[in-house]
Amino acid sequence: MSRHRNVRSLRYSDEYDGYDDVYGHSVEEDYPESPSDAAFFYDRDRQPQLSSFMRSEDIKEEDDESMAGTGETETENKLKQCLEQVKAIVGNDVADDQLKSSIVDAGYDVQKALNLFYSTNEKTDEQEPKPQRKPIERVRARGGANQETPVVTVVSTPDPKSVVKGFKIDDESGKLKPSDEKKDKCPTPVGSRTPRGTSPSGNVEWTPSRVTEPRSQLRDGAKAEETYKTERGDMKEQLHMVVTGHVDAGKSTLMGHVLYKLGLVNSKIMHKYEQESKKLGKQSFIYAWILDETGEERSRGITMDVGQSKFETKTKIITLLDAPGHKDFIPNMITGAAQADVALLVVDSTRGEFETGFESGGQTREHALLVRSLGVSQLCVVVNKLDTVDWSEARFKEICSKLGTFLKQAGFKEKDVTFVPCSGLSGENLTERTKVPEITKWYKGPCLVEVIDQFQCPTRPVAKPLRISVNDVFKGTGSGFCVSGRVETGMVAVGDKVLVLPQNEMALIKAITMDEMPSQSSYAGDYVNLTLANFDQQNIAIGYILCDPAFPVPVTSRFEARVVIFNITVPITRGYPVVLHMQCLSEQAVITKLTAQLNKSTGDIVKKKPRCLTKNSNAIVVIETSKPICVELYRDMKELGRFMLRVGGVTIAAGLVTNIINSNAT
Ligand SMILES: Nc1nc2c(ncn2[C@@H]2O[C@H](COP(=O)(O)OP(=O)(O)OP(=O)(O)O)[C@@H](O)[C@H]2O)c(=O)[nH]1
Repeated sequence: MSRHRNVRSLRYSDEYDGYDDVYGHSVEEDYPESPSDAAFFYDRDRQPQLSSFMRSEDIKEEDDESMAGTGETETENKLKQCLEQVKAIVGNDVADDQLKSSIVDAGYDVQKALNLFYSTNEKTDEQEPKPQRKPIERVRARGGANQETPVVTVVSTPDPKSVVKGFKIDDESGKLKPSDEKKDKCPTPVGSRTPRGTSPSGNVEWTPSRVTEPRSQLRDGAKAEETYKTERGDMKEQLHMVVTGHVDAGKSTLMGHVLYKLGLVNSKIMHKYEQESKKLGKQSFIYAWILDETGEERSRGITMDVGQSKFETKTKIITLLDAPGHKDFIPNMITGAAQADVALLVVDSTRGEFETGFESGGQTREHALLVRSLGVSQLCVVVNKLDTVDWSEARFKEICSKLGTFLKQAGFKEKDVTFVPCSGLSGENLTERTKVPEITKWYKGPCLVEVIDQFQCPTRPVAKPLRISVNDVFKGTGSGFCVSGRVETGMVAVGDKVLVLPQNEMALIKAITMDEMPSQSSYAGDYVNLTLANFDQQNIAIGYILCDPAFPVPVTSRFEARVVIFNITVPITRGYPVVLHMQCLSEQAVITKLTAQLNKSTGDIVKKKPRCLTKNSNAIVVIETSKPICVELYRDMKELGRFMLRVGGVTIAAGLVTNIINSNAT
């Protein structure tokens, strides 16, 4: 294959399946600002009282135990009874004496004693164990999360031949291949900091001699599929679902309430949250606290990091990723979306609020574009907070129509988008179909959990070579350090040696955990924590790829791509600085060449070497990143062949890698 592809003869319909012709159109013009009459604006203070949404039996306290016949005094009995009730809520970790004094001071009133206890114990949430969160002491190894301000740099393009030792660029395919002199060998670990010949303290011994025969080299795709079927064949399908939407759309409340209704949060915890949220004057956030676990998230009333949990539907196990809605935390949202197979887009139907999220700069549009650009094609739009508009059918239809048009233009197929009316706070239409007459008179469709159950599980590319995109690096609880990430393709097992690119060093997989449970292997589609051995933690960063040493991922700092430009205000010219997001990677980059402008429908070239690219156009461009990165051709491996470009916190384009350019080529 020649390095410079003839764009004229490209058959885009073959290469870009799933990409809508008009992907990325903006419909800003079609939907001017909504009526912003102040009277219609959503006001959090005007929300219904939480108590009206919570049935007394929902949050029940433990039954009294009879103390008759014990021979103790009445006061002692009272104290004992109260103590038991208080302990049932605060747990057994707190000393009895401390609780007893609160009970006595509160005049033996359990409720007051709890309030008193919580007010005198300013224990922050961070100090408490967090049941669902990922491991401790995270280390953001590379500032991927906040590289939103592009810096214009003169890009020096290192030669991948020298960057990746032990490999050479294949002139035919443009891909990295093990170099001839090491044909019979797997590349040995070459990084200067990689300890060699030393045995890690873990249970698997790794010696340089074993490196020459990596297990993964012996693994063939068909076998991987076979083991996958044997191991997972009887299990429910697993789906990762990201919950997105404008800030305060009610994402955490909605999903927290779903978890509660599914019986995954016990009533003691709910009682504790009720007390604590009341204390902070944030009682309406009680369900959101199930997913917003940190003290700062709770006191500010916003999600900052991706909250994780799990639940089961009739046919699926869902890993829930609750993304932050605030635009300051978009990089965290991208991290969540990069792991997702499917997405919920939550919109607030309150008058004025939907419009704020949907207009330019609102996160409804941004999130929809981001999830689509990251490869998510199935979406459920949750038309939330319908209680604030008296379950109005007209409002539901208005939102469906506006969003439907936009989503189609953003690249979602109509058949892959479902709209569900809900109220996350009241719990209507979440886990069972609503019986509220105001809704049933116009809506007879499925409830939210039913829609989630109907999502199609994407085919897992288990037979392809291993690729794991690293999205976090952190110290584990034992020896070694951990990385977390998604297995994009292939499979990995404990004892495998993997090549870490673009660092180009080998590492040993010492342990695998999934959902905090140890596992011997994991497959495409899994989100895993890996303990690495014989590798220096300094040499790995967010956005790096762990791959099969026999089939390394291409590394380059220059590639050609087909891009769709969104609703930009400043036209793109040569030398335009951007931030490139690819899975969890974010890297500064420059658009160095405008190769051709394309017809949006046919993909034909309408102009060669255009001087600039304006909004809603399609084009072939060359992009140079400031450092070498791992990329794949979209047609080979969609997972690592798509990216988005952002400037100043706004997504300006999405693209597909069409040619990986050898930096010496032009
Ligand atoms: N009336 C009403 N209020 C709701 C509903 N769902 C959520 N809220 C309120 O909306 C506010 C924001 O809810 P959250 O769940 O924190 O919203 P979020 O989308 O998770 O917020 P971020 O993650 O920070 O973007 C809270 O005060 C909730 O009580 C609903 O269905 N009806």
